[in-house]
Amino acid sequence: MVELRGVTKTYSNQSLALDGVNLKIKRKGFLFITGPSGAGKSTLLKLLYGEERASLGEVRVHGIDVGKLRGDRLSQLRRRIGVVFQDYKLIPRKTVAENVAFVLWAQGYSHQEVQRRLTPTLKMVGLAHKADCFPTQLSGGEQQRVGLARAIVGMPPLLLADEPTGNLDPDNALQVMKIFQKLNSFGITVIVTTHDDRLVRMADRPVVQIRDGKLHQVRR
Ligand SMILES: Nc1ncnc2c1ncn2[C@@H]1O[C@H](COP(=O)(O)OP(=O)(O)OP(=O)(O)O)[C@@H](O)[C@H]1O
Repeated sequence: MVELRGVTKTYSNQSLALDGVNLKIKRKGFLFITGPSGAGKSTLLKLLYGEERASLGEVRVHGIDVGKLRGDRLSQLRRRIGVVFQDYKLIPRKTVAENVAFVLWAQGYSHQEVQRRLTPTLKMVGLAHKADCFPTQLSGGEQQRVGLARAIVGMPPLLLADEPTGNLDPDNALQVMKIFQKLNSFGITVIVTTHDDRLVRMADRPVVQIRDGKLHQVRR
């Protein structure tokens, strides 16, 4: 599903974010990526969805060499990857339902198909009753669950979450983690970066740590 081979990423200002990283994640796998601030966690996820390119080495997702994709072919790959961000990135003037449905409209789905997918997705994240609310009317935990719904409504086989519980209190963080585990039990491969040791300890899942751009196995 995901493979990094000898991946080094140096940004244009010479900052070395990843240094010779090798990593393999099987289909239906779950992986936590931990590590101090600035270690290279977000960079690793950005390489997976093609927002950044490796300076050296190869990044493969769904068997495809991401570094070689451009334009439409990169967009096609991205449709098969859901991404959740720490700061939610919701559109303020759109309702919960519109924020989630937006990606499907953009992909040309019919109104009927959008509705068919929207309702179960909102139920899955416990927000069916907030479908017509605007983001400012929601708590942080609810906003993050909208972000999660948006990431999964297209049913991607791979879900990437960059510090998804960073702005949440422990109860909300736990709720979001439970949804990740549920999605994983449905067969979605999940990769989560986090600073939160409690979450990592609670979920008995594999963990790697990035320190100074190098990857270390913590728990298999
Ligand atoms: N666009 C960029 N241009 C230059 N340097 C960058 C860029 N993005 C990240 N870096 C640098 O690359 C290194 C790794 O950054 P990255 O964001 O991947 O770390 P992180 O582990 O996700 O940190 P955090 O936990 O604080 O989000 C840092 O030294 C950072 O300053």
